[in-house]
Amino acid sequence: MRLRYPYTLLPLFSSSSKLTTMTTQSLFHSSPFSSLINTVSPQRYRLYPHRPFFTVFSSRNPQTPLRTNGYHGASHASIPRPVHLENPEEKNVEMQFSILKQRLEAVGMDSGICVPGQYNHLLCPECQGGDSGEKSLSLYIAPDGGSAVWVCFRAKCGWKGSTQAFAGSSSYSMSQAFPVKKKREITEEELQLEPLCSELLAYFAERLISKETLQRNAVKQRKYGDQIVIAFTYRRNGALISCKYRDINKVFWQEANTEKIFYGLDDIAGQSDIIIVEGEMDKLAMEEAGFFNCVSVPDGAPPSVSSKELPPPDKDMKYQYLWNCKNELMQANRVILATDGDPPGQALAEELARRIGKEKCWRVRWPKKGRIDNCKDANEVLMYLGPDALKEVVDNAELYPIRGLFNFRDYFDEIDAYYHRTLGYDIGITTGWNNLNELYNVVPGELTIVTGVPNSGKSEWIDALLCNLNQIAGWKFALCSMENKVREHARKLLEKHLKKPFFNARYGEHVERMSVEEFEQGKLWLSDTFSLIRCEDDSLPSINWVLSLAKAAVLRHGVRGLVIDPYNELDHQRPSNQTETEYVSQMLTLIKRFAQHHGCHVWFVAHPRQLHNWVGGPPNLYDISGSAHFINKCDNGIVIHRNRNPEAGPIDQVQVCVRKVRNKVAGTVGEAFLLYNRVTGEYTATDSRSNR
Ligand SMILES: Nc1ncnc2c1ncn2[C@@H]1O[C@H](COP(=O)(O)OP(=O)(O)OP(=O)(O)O)[C@@H](O)[C@H]1O
Repeated sequence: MRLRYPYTLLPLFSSSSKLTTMTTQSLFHSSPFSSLINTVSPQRYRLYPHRPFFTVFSSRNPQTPLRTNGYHGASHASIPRPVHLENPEEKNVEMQFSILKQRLEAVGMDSGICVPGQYNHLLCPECQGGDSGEKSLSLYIAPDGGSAVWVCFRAKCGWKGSTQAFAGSSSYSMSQAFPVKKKREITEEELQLEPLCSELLAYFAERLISKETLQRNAVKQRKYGDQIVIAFTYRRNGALISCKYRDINKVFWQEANTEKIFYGLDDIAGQSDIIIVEGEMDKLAMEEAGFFNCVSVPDGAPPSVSSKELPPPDKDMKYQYLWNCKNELMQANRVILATDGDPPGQALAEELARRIGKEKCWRVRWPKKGRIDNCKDANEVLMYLGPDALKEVVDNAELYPIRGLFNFRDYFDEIDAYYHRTLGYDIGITTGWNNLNELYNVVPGELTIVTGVPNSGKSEWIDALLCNLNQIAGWKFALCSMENKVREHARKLLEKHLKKPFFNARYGEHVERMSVEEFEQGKLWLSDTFSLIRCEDDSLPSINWVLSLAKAAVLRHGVRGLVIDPYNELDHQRPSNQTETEYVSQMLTLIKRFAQHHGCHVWFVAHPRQLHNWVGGPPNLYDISGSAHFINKCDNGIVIHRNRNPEAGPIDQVQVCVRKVRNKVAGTVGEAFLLYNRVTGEYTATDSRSNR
């Protein structure tokens, strides 16, 4: 996409017409040190620009012109003197630097690389720069080395202090120069704010910020020596509360010891919609798009969302600017978070939303500015796409997501795929038996409970079903079949797969057994299709253990089905204060969560309790030993039953009673009859099926 509003950065910010090359260190962290700056004559200030602290005394710089602060009376016998300096004034200055250095070292500051007469950024010895390790401590050393002041600009730290070289042994006083709690009152005159010069107006114009917007927001400038910086004035009810400066390197500095409030606070009073942005430029950009009801946070974004609980408002130092305009925020119906699109910007949105209440928060989506990159913030949208596009961004703000609260829109991709049937087996896989397909289909991620009286053929039927699903859809399975010996289970599965008996034995009824070649090929199929979950010692597996291994099988081998056979062979250590009903409910919740999360169908075999007066009919799902939750919680409930009375019908006939189907797309309640082949363990459909 072409830049609709091409712009270039001019080398501005210099009161002289010459291009100013400022380092971030050299910049104007102003007011905490204003008293110190005032003590330094402009001439002195010019004498020592950009010179590293103390290295000015190296023997390689013997002619460096130095000045004292005029103080000569302190004893400094223990301080080593450089041999090359003859001028007594210079010796005194050297002494001051040396003593000051020691005093700074005593409070943990290594000032060796610092430049006198400038603001130096160091790691704060108190907070070590917080999580991000930023160099948040600003240290100003007077050009003559007579004194130093410092302040840590991390809101959570705020460590401040000052020291003098020759003010006695305990001349520095921590946190006295700038009490943390008491906020300064400031005036424009005191800060020497001036109207914006034409170069700065041009700078803003290139960013599509008009003169009117700048005037409305009382954006000013301030001079620091030959540097000019932008001064964003922070006001409440029109009164100046604080001032934030920005230099050519985009380094920001807030007037020290002033209250932190939203930039543009007066603009949101009584507004029902409030927009919050991450920087002053974005606030000004929003105005260009017609949104005056916008404020900017005063001090940028955190590196990440805090994992801690929200502190009480009076301890929530970093977000005092939110708490001190609680009324304005509470009155608003909607708070639109338009923070930067980068991770810190999103972390800021989350921190703001946590405090404001997510239910009334909205968020914007920054549009693309090119083929790949998105705009980062409001000012970029204004510059690249124009005010209408920025207005559209705000107008199309969407509800801020609340964990656990969704809209169908959030699932449209999935719903579309379901409708167009591109998910794969989304309405279930057929079982392989025509008459049963009408009643039961296997849906990924569902739970089927299978029950039946002992020896009814539950395990056999499930094995046959797995063989069919493998043949139809290539599914693989994890088997946790505690009652089966591995070799027996292999035999049963191979017989079904190869449709031949494993042995030449009585049950084979003269059907030729599988050949060695078939057997070898069958073994490959077995190992390719099934994962076995087994306790190798005599202990019983717990459900958590089974599910953790099943998860590994899903991820490692792509299994789509899990068989747990049977329930009573699991280790059921339930707490003494838990009923079996509660226990079963919890266990089934775990199984269902696993099934849904991994799109893995689970067949769970459970026996009915001992049936008194049983007359040979199929049991009921409510007869399952343990809990009615088996039927309540499952997606599908199947009872396997077989006739054992030759007079009542064929004894190889199996009745598959589908007693519960939650998802009507996948089937319905009814019964289907299959014929069991004793030789191969295969099942074939009969014509019989009845719906209930
Ligand atoms: N319809 C049937 N006709 C004859 N024999 C069958 C039939 N169905 C299963 N069998 C046989 O019954 C035996 C038990 O089968 P299976 O292990 O599948 O039953 P089950 O219901 O899982 O038993 P349990 O409740 O003891 O776990 C097997 O030897 C199997 O061959």
